Amino acid sequence: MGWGAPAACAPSQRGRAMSDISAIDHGQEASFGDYVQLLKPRVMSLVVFTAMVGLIVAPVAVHPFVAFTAILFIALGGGASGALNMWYDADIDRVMRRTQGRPIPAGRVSEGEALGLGLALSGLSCLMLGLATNWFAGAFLAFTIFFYVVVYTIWLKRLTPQNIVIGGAAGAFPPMIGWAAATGGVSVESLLMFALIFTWTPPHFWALALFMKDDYSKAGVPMLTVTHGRAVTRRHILVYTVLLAPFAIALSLSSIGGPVTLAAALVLNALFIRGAIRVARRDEAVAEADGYKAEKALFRFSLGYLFLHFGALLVETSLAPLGLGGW
Ligand code: HEM
Ligand SMILES: CC(C)=CCC/C(C)=C/CC/C(C)=C/COP(=O)(O)OP(=O)(O)O
Repeated sequence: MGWGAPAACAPSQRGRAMSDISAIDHGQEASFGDYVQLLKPRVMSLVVFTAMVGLIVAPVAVHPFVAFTAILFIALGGGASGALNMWYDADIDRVMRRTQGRPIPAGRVSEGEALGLGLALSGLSCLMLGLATNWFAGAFLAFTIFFYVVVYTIWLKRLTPQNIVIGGAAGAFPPMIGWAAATGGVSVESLLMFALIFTWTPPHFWALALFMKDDYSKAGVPMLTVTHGRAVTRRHILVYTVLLAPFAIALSLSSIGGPVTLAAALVLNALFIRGAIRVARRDEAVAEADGYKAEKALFRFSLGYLFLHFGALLVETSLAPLGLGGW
């Protein structure tokens, strides 16, 4: 496994001055929707869902208003990190087809505006989460934003094909933040939720990268598909999907799991591994000819996998008052 991008794939450099590429140059009006888009609402919806589950399944009752406030500010913090990511990545977003329509590359929002919004919402969300729950949770949110923006986006994304493995930790922290908001600390259960998302992220992202390779190579981003090719990426997907299963099962056997979660873990992981084996075995020419059907299906399945897994934890907790659910 290599570390660092080969010379043929030099990482993108952010060489331009911020003012060169502002919305003013394009003279386009930004709508409210553009500012919402800066917060990456679709991706963040699942992030926020996992944080909400982390908060609800924690063994400490939280007043519904406090719980609502906590989720709101975790969502805002996640959105803020998305705006800061779009601010820094504007140069590569301009090159990739998938991201060209985003508010900054499309010229409707300036980089300065995205930076200002991201910083303001980051500060506000961490402060308010700290005030509404506890300072450990507030600081954890701040650390997660820092990890996504500085460690992943600014540092690793353009440096190494392991970018999303290490940087993916940022996306795995939210259930721990939810748990911390309720309990003020960390536990085996919250670490298992982290481990589940951490090992889920590589298959989630690399499945997408398999059918987006041209975008990343055009932008000079050293994603595994670009630096090591698709065959290697296919094998890496399978390795992480297999590694994911024990964490999913351990979580279902933990104090927040139960029969529903165990059944979900067995079915979902069997299906995920089956999909990953199919993708690992695929010949590139065959995949290209059929429009990367199996790879697209695996990416979609990854989203359902995480939603259903965390949904099962929620069901387990909801059944507890009825004397059902849990061990
Ligand atoms: C470093 C880690 C991750 C990377 C690199 C990554 C990458 C991506 C990319 C590139 C897309 C396509 C997005 C688009 O076109 O707007 C995507 C979609 C998505 N990701 Fe991730 N992801 C990561 C972690 C996560 C995590 C932790 C979650 C949730 C817990 C998540 C949830 C989603 C969702 C829900 C979508 C679909 C969005 C849609 O419907 O447009 N991702 N991911
Ligand atoms: C609460 C909190 C702060 C949560 C942060 C959660 C988090 C780190 C989510 C990461 C998900 C994500 C959009 C990755 C995209 O990678 P990319 O930025 O390389 O994708 P792109 O090419 O679509 O911009």
